[in-house]
This record gives sequence, C-alpha cells and structure tokens, in this order.
Amino acid sequence: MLTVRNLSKSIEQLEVLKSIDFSLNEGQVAGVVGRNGAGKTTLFKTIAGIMVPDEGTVEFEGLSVHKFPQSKTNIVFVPDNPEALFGYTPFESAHLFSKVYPRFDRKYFLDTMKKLDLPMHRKVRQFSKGMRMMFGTALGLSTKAQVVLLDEPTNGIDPIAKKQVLKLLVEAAEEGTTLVISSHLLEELERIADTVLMMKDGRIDSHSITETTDGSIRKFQVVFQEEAPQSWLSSSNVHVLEHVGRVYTVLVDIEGKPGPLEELAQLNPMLMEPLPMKLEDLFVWKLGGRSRVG
Ligand SMILES: Nc1ncnc2c1ncn2[C@@H]1O[C@H](COP(=O)(O)OP(=O)(O)OP(=O)(O)O)[C@@H](O)[C@H]1O
Repeated sequence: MLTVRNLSKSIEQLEVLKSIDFSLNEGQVAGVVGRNGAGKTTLFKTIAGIMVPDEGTVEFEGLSVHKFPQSKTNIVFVPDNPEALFGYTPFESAHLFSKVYPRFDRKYFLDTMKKLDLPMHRKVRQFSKGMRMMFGTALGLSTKAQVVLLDEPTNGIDPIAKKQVLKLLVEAAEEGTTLVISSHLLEELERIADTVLMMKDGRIDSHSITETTDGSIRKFQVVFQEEAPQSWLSSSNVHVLEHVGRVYTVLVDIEGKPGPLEELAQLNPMLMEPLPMKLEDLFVWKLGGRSRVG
C-alpha cells in the first residue's frame, strides 16, 4: 500500500503541496487531475523520492521512501519527457534500469517495444514526442515497480498507439501494479481510473470514479418558458455549462441548500432533462472557478 501523509512542499517560497493525504492499494488506478501548475508533477516527484518534502511522509508497505532509499525501487516515476535518457538507446536504457530496479523484466520490455513498433537501437533523442512517451511508459512498466507514476502518458500519442498504451496500463493494474496517472484527457482517465485525485491550491480532494456519476453534482438540460431566472442560475448550487437561447446545460448540487431542484420546479421549466455526468463536468465544478451568468 502507498500511503501519503500530510505531504507539504514549497518551491521558491511557493507552497505547491499543502498537507496532502491519501492512500492507494495494490492494483488501484488513480487519476490525478488539476489545472496547469496545480502541482501534479511536483507531487509525483515527491512521492517517487526525487524531491524531498518539507513535511509529511510517503510510505510504501510501511517504509518511508525518503528515509529508506532502497524502497524507492518500488516506485517509479515516468516523466512526460524522458530527457535524462536522450543520450541512450532503449537497449542501453534497459541495461541502466535493470541495475537500479531489481525486478526489471527485460523480456516484457522487448515485447512491449515490439508491440509499440519502437526501435531498440536508436537514440531516444531522435524519437518523436509520441515515441518518447511510449518508450518511457514501456520502460517504467518494465521495472515491475509496484507503484508506477505516469505524467501524461498518452500526451502526443496517435489514437492507435494510445489504445495500445491504455491496454498496457490496464493489464499492469490487473497484475496488481498501483498506477497514478496525471492527464488532462479526462475521458480517457474516466475509462481506466477507479479513483480521482483532484488537485487545487496544493490540496487534494479524492473521489471514487462512481462518485463522478452518482455524487451530489448532477447535470441537466433545462429550457425555460420565458425570461431565464437569473437568481436561480447564479445561485452557488448551480453552474451554467452552456447557454443557447432559452436552453441551458447546468450542473446542480442536488444536496445544496435551499433545495435547487425544488426551486427549479417552482420556476416551471418547459423541459428539465437529466444528462449523464462526466469526469470533465466534475472537474469544471470543483476546479473551474465557477462563473456566474450575468
Ligand atoms: N523548478 C521549479 N522552479 C520554480 N517553480 C517551480 C518549479 N517546478 C514547479 N514549479 C512551480 O510549482 C507549481 C506546480 O508545478 P507542477 O509542474 O508541479 O504543476 P503541474 O500540475 O504538473 O502542471 P501542468 O499540468 O502544467 O504540467 C507551478 O506554479 C510551478 O510554476
């Protein structure tokens, strides 16, 4: 089990991580989402032991990653660009990684590189952006570390390769690897993650993926008979996603006070239809800096 407790980290006087707490079990897939600059990469680097926290602990199976360096081999960070390996070929990189990660699986690496149609003997520097991403993911998964942290692993990858990479991730999780994946591609995350860690202002809000669809935030399409009721639309329990003529797509906190649905019913709309909630909708609700309709 990976346990992150009270983790705080400042960079150049900026508090990037503030008392972060969460834990993940074997085989769990957590998606980390947040606005640009929210601190996702900093969180990954701190969990992997590349950065030292100012406060708090990261433990794998009860051992502190920062106090016991050997426990770092249980956690691997796959950056969004494998710059450190630019001067090496995948063949040489595998050799280096097998020295650091005792369970490095060379056969898995060779098979995966073949599946992804990537060359073993060209310098990583000569790879395209997508090829670099796929290589990084293949190498990270080949370490057979129990926790793999992936920073935007499908960024810049074509749709066919993306399917292959997602399949590799799902298979790794099925084998018990804990995956922590940051991505701005929320539809993709929604398909593979069971937990969402939402980062805002250095803090984390953790949700199970089913909460995305079954939580208190719901999505509706509403058509009003006449003039749109501004006071309802600008209430703190309502967020307008889209507005075309008299048709509004809104997110509503159905547990909000006063009861926003009861209030809406009293406004006698022509239509009020529930729509499926997506992770993107929850992202907008939680992290979007909700706008008001004027
Ligand atoms: N080496 C650094 N020096 C100074 N500030 C930094 C450094 N690394 C990160 N930061 C700052 O820390 C904050 C978090 O950055 P981080 O890269 O962790 O965000 P992120 O969520 O991964 O962003 P993105 O989604 O854009 O990749 C940002 O405000 C960033 O400017």
